[in-house]
Amino acid sequence: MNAQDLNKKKAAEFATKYIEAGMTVGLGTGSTVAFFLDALAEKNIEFTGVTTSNRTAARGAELGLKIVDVDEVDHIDVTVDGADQVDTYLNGIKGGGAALLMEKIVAKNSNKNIWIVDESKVKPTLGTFPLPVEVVPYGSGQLERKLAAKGLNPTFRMTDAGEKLVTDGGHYILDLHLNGIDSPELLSQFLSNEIGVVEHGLFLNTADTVIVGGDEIQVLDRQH
Ligand SMILES: O=C(CO)[C@H](O)[C@H](O)COP(=O)(O)O
Repeated sequence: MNAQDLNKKKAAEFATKYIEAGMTVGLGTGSTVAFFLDALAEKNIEFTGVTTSNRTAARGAELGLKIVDVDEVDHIDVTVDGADQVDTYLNGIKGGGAALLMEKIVAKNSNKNIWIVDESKVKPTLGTFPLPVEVVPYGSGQLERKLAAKGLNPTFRMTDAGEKLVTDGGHYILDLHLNGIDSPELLSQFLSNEIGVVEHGLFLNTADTVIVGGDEIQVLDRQH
């Protein structure tokens, strides 16, 4: 296992401390969450997992975990998810695994949000990781041209087979290749107001705690 994966695994295993029997737990998506699912299965406690993607639902089922959809629960105690980049205010970019829409829905319905990342993902400011924007297929070419004219350097996310990637929700992803984001709030507002944008990967004021895997585990808590 390479150093980055080892650090993801360390953060994921540490996060299981926050999960108690009987809880309803939002389960994010991605390789770090995959380590978390393994560690949770090993912990062998009863809990209800709320999925954020077909991938997480399938892996959870393989591990014998109880996995349900978000509308089947009346609350979510805590959600554990990965992130692609996290800044010093604990804002982040997510969606590298194309699950940002369901991840945001689950996060916004959770009492607490914990992110698990390796240390390479913590940056002073956001934006060197391409910002995913989930868009309705109809008119997405027009939207691409509009975002390009704004200097946001969009590219459609493609599959290995050279097709436009389709998310679990049936949408496309436009990745914005930015050179840093001066104001995440303004960009978030702009994108949310664009017709055809379903959701974007800026997760602002969402994470309560970020667990950073490195030589040592660092726990960063949001100052409310
Ligand atoms: O937002 C996500 C999926 O949409 C993931 O949490 C993010 O891409 C991190 O992935 P990984 O743990 O594989 O590095």
